[in-house]
Amino acid sequence: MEREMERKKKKLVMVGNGMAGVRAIEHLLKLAPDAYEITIFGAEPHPNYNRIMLSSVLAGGADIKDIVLNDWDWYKDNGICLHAGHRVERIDTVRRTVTSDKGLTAEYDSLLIATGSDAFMLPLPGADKEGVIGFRDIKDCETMMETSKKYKKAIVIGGGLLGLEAARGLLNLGMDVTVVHINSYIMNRELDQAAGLMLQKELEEQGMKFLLRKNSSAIIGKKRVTGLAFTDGTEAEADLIVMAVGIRPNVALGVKANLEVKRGIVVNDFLETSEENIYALGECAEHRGITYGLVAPLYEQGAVLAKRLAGLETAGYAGSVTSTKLKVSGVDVYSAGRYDEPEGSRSLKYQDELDGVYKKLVLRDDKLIGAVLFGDTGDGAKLFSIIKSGESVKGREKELLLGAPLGAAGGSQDDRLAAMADDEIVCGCNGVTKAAIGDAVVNKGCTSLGEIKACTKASGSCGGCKPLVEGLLTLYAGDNAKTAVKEGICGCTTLDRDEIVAEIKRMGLKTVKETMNVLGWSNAEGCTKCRPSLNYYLGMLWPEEYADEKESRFTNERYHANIQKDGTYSVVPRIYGGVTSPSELKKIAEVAEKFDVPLVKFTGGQRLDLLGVKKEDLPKMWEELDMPSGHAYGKMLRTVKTCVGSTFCRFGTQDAIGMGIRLEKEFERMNAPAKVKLAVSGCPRNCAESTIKDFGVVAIDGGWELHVGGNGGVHVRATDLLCVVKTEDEVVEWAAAFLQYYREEATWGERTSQWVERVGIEAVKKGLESAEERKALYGRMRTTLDRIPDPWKEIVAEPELRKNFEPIAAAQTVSP
Ligand SMILES: Cc1cc2nc3c(=O)[nH]c(=O)nc-3n(C[C@H](O)[C@H](O)[C@H](O)COP(=O)(O)OP(=O)(O)OC[C@H]3O[C@@H](n4cnc5c(N)ncnc54)[C@H](O)[C@@H]3O)c2cc1C
Ligand SMILES: NC(=O)c1ccc[n+]([C@@H]2O[C@H](COP(=O)([O-])OP(=O)(O)OC[C@H]3O[C@@H](n4cnc5c(N)ncnc54)[C@H](O)[C@@H]3O)[C@@H](O)[C@H]2O)c1
Ligand code: SF4
Ligand code: FES
Repeated sequence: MEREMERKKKKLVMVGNGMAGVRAIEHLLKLAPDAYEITIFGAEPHPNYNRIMLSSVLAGGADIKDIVLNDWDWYKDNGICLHAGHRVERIDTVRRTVTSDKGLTAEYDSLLIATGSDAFMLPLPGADKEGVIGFRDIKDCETMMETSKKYKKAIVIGGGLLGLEAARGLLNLGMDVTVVHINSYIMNRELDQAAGLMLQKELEEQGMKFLLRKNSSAIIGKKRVTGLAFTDGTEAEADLIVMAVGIRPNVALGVKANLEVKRGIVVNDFLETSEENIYALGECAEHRGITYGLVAPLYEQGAVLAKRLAGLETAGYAGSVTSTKLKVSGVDVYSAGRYDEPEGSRSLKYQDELDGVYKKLVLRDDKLIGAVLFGDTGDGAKLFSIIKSGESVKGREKELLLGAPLGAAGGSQDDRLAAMADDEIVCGCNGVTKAAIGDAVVNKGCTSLGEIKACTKASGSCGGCKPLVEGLLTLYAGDNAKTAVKEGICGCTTLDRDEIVAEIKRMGLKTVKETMNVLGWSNAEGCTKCRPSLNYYLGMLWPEEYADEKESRFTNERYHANIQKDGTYSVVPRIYGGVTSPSELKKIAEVAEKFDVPLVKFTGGQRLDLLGVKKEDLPKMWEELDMPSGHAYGKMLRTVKTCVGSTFCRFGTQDAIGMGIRLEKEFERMNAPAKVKLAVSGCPRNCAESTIKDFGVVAIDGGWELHVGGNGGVHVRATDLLCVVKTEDEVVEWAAAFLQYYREEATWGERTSQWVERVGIEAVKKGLESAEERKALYGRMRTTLDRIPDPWKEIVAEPELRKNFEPIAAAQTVSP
């Protein structure tokens, strides 16, 4: 009887054992488990694995064994015959058979071609030399890992998603990596120029080198590659060349079988090719003129095809809008839809070079059609859902650009998750909505990330949505959530901020390198998120012995100046309390004239900003100014803004200027988890805007109100009242205690507004209520401040340090 049943089953053969094809088979098995006798041919000698995660394997974040999606048993358990390591070479459409390179033939009733793509290899002279590879499969990944053990210099040709992920992985493997890109900025297929340049800067901070506008002409070397030549006559050395210049759909079988083939194998909305009973899907298929290179659309195709094969009614596949995210730890980049502002569109942009945030929305006819996010990609899923829905965003454009304000409903991550619409897509790769995750937790009893993944597939592909899925798990499951729903501070570690600080203290760790080693960082070199934060935590915990690691700081903090859009810098001398004198002004004017400073401007914090300064002029200017640094660049005390107070104003009740100058002198040079701004107003009219500052002082009759946790930036937040004190000494003592408490408790990168919002003002008050503890905090603040020198005094006096400001010769190319 069983045999009878088997005989009745139709034969489905699939060529290609990759991500798209196997996902379609999974759907089919759910819809019609007994409809087909399934045979799969796969050219690679592996079961189906997550190709996307090869980037993580290369970067040291996962093992090959961790990325298997369907293990050998899965095929057995589902009655599938898998021929792994068999490349199909021929389709006989008359006999309805396929034959592999190893001579194995299989008959089909229905044939599914899911052969994916190959890496496009530039046809350069010498491209067949040893050490020239693409990045597509496990073998390429293993070759790169092996090569890094023997060789040092790697070139990646192509600064797209794949090239940058390959380059990051090779850096982690200890190689010296240069990305050669043909365009004027990287990721030009996903980003506009502004975001591309910010990304390049960030990756340069991580140690990646770039050669832009370079067209390769030949691979140099005898048997093995030794370099790359360019059409402009220059060359660069290389022991390994990885080509990441795009992909080519694998259509050879289709061509041989006389199917209609253009760039890909042409299919209709039901994934049918030009030949009856032959289907194609995935990267090898061309639908409505488009071939895709990301999994989300391929999975959508799979869902339609599975229904078709199961004989169920289904709407056809209508094409997809895609979104991408770069999987390089420490860099948040998101792009969706039309980033390129097509004709008839308008765009809205926000750029904050200080915090490294850039956002762009592209609109057409009141609809959102594209988005680019850099530095803050939290709204990516929401914007993508809006793009896909095609809904009108009239009147909401700016709110969408800037995100929800802190403090208002929707400010915290939990609030944001709660406010998400049910149909908002949480996992872009697998098209899983918030409602589907809610259903998995509430109705299907999932209590861990793994269970949600098994149930919905969310987080099972690129993993980029993991934090959102974990957040929703906590939201829906509350205390029933099994996982430690905790995020490491970055992709290099699973430890969160508190665990790291506790371990540094407990084990007496003293350097960034030692901390990363001992605490088992997955990436030995760390990234731009963890290195500066560890540098901060170590300095905060061991103020007397820790030597600041300049290389763990961002450019602005390394050069003690703010880098501007055009690559020049700014000079902001410290002017205590915003009070200056004619002689000081004369000196500043003379220096500005002497060095041809193109722009002199008052900052929002009442200081003078000399803008457009060349890097090499910085030490000379500071030498001539002979004034302390205004620290207008780093995560430090910036300014103390003051009003004229009782000295001149008829409403003033206290000396706001004197108080402001005292506070600025007390805390200048203070580093912190994020920038810190203070203000002192002489009466409740609050002309210095004290109630949107990190620490704001407002004079009242007979005393001072002390306000904390304000912010006047993107996420405007009014302060909370901390306390009221009587004397100036008390103001200083409370300010020191509050700021040191923030230094010790907050997460690196967290403004006081976010920290106070997160822990609550009552917890802050409680932490500072004991006079003894306030004194101790003040003591620790002084110990720290007494050891921090003025950076420019040091640089001006030290010839070795001055050398860092000399112009750098364009490196990496040698003339023939
Ligand atoms: C390093 C890397 C990172 C990526 N990261 C992302 C990402 O973050 N997000 C994203 O959405 N996408 C990403 N992608 C792209 C994604 O992996 C692909 O879109 C997806 O794998 C395509 O699925 P597919 O089944 O069409 O092709 P594949 O997964 O390539 O599968 C095709 C399979 O068919 C086999 N095959 C080919 N010809 C034959 C034949 N004649 N006989 C037998 N077998 C054959 C191939 O060997 C291969 O195993 C990444 C790709 C790479 C390489
Ligand atoms: N995070 C992700 O989503 C992710 C990661 C890796 C790969 N992928 C996918 O894998 C596929 C392959 O990625 P890719 O980056 O190779 O393809 P791509 O086409 O996206 O990018 C190739 C880049 O190489 C550049 N280029 C082309 N010719 C060049 C030349 N001669 N010299 C120097 N640069 C040149 C192009 O300007 C382009 O920016 C894509 O479909 C991509 O979407 C996605
Ligand atoms: S805050 Fe009060 S004291 Fe200061 S300038 Fe305004 S009105 Fe005068
Ligand atoms: S967004 Fe890629 S796995 Fe969810």
